[in-house]
Amino acid sequence: EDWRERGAAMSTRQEVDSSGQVQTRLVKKGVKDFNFGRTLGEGSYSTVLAATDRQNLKEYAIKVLDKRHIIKEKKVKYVNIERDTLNRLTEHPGVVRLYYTSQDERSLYFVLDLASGGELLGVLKKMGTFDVECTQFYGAQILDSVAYMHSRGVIHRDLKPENVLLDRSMHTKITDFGTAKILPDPKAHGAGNNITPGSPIDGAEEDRANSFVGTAEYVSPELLNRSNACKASDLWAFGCIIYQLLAGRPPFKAANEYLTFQKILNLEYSFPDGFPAAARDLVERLLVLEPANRLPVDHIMSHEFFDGVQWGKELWRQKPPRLK
Ligand SMILES: Nc1ncnc2c1ncn2[C@@H]1O[C@H](COP(=O)(O)OP(=O)(O)OP(=O)(O)O)[C@@H](O)[C@H]1O
Ligand SMILES: O=C(O)[C@@H]1CCC(=O)N(CCc2ccc(Cl)cc2)[C@H]1c1ccccc1Cl
Repeated sequence: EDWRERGAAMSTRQEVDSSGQVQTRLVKKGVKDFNFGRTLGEGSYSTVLAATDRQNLKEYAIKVLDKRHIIKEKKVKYVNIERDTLNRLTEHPGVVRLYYTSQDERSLYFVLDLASGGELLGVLKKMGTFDVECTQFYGAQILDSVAYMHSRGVIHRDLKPENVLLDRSMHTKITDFGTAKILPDPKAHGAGNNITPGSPIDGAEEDRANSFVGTAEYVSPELLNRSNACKASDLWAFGCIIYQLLAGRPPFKAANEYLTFQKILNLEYSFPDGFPAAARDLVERLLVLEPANRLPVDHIMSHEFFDGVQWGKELWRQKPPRLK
């Protein structure tokens, strides 16, 4: 894509050079090229603001991080992981796109897609539960996005309704990649490498990268058993999300994290009366303790619960079902 495509990231500036010639120079935009609007939300290390590009009037979400705070809290690694994962996931409508990064002496800026519809969690809380049609649609969009991430060697590791944002047309945009894991690129090490997929180069990195555990209600058994996250860990979380959309609560929830972990490890959950049969069958094939025995993405897509869903581009063009 030429720089016009990256219009969001570049702008031109007329400058007179030493011979008096007017030169058009491509300059990377700074945050001063934006009008900042309302605060969209706050994270532990970040504030997200709505912003309008003064030149093309496009709206963005700009995530602002305070450098001192990041350094003090030892989160520099997460900032770099978020940048690296977002830079790898630029070709899918279901993932928040990073247009570019910027910084000044105090702050770091991520210029992102604006998801003005808020979090899926908020919508679910307002509705109580989703009907089958809405669960099918939103489940399909989340699965399509997870399939894309995995195809790019990224494991999200913290999938949950809070991290599924909605854009102005109520289509999903997955966010929060600071705790994601990038699988080493098998091709990068040449043929016959002795690196099995999913195992990073050195043990130290392995331990650090794996010390992260997601959010209690969605964390997979293998992460609790001190083994590595794998793509199937995201599918466990996906199973929890499908259950939660239809039941109005996650399958594993107890008075505290320890008791929640116990329920997960003992696969202690049950379906409310009236839980749709096809959805129950799907959830039962995802909430499986052994990651290798969970339904893989392509089998989920062809599962009876998603009968009638048009995968691919059509899924992202159609009007979402009205949330009733
Ligand atoms: N691209 C976006 N568009 C609209 N709102 C967003 C966007 N990204 C984040 N937000 C909102 O801003 C808030 C802060 O998000 P951010 O990712 O900075 O922190 P967080 O991940 O929610 O918190 P923590 O860092 O503690 O996990 C969230 O409530 C989120 O809903
Ligand atoms: O990767 C990038 O896009 C640049 C590359 C150049 C650069 O210096 N940075 C900032 C690196 C950084 C990370 C954390 C802190 Cl606390 C300070 C600086 C990176 C950066 C800039 C803005 C926002 C995020 C990042 Cl990682």
